[in-house]
Amino acid sequence: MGTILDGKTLAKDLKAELGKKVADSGLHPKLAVVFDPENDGSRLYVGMKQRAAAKVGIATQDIAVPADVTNEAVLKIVADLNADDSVTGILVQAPLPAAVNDQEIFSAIAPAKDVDGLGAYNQGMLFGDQEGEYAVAATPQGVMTLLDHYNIDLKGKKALVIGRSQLFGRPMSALLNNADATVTIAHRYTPAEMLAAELKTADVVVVGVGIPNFITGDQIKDGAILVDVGMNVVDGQATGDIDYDSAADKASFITPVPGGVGPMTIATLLESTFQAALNQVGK
Ligand SMILES: NC(=O)C1=CN([C@@H]2O[C@H](COP(=O)(O)OP(=O)(O)OC[C@H]3O[C@@H](n4cnc5c(N)ncnc54)[C@H](OP(=O)(O)O)[C@@H]3O)[C@@H](O)[C@H]2O)C=CC1
Ligand SMILES: Nc1nc(=O)c2c([nH]1)NC[C@@H]1CN(c3ccc(C(=O)N[C@@H](CCC(=O)O)C(=O)O)cc3)C=[N+]21
Repeated sequence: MGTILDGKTLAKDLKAELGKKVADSGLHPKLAVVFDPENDGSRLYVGMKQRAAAKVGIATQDIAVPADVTNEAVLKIVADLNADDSVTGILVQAPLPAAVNDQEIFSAIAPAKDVDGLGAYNQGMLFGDQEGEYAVAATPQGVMTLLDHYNIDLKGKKALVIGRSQLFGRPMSALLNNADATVTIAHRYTPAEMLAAELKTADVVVVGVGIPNFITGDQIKDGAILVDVGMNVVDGQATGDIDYDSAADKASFITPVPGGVGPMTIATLLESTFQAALNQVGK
């Protein structure tokens, strides 16, 4: 049985520390959250983010967009938030309604307020492994913080990222590359035999595709480090992309779902929101 990477406890500790820092700073960070209220996942996760923000002293402002919203209308919302000095951070919860090009919207956020790091500027800084203060996508950054907390050194390891979204796979692969792992990215068009061969040899597997129990214990190398980003609802229960029971026996470390990556995403978003507010006053 591998060691459980307990994101829930670490996230709780990080949020407690952050709450003190926010209080001591005298700043009043405010996060604007643009989301689709008809998307069940968005409603749930946005609600969790807002409650967590309130607990650490970060105010939030909800902007629920209607189902028939246009791309232009969302660009206008973002432009107004960019210009509003009381708003220190902007989060666009994906996915927005069908007519909206999420990536175009992410890139319209002023880089200094792009606390989820999904815009072209911040993603470019990450892919270039540039020096300086810039926000990195909360989920992959949260994964890195969790691995680091358990003293997992990625240098020289063979890492496999399954999924290549802007939100997760692409920034995850950049972070692992920047940490000197040798990174493979798999996606929908990766042939099953190729994926199987990669899984058999990977030291670290990070999966986020949105298919319950996509990865099973028999597919992985003995002692692999497994990180499950998947967030599926099966019979009303949060379920990951890894078949936990079969995989936990073979892994050296494994994240549970719930209680692994999800809470780290939220804690990281809040940390990035505070950091953005500090940067904006030159602290
Ligand atoms: N815990 C957390 O904090 C978070 C959890 N999530 C969860 O992670 C999962 C992925 O989210 P997200 O990245 O936003 O989703 P997307 O739908 O944007 O991306 C899914 C990715 O999985 C790939 N994929 C789909 N089917 C397969 C397959 N059979 N084999 C290999 N790759 C496949 C797709 O490939 P292609 O590019 O070729 O289409 C795509 O790159 C979801 O379950 C989501 O709920 C997401 C963000 C945060
Ligand atoms: N711009 C943007 N940034 C995101 O970070 C983003 C997004 N859009 N769109 C959707 C995904 C999904 N996401 C989750 C965050 C926390 C949990 C989480 O805390 N989950 C709990 C379980 C929740 C439950 O029980 O249902 C856990 O894993 O323990 C899940 C999913 C962020 N996302």
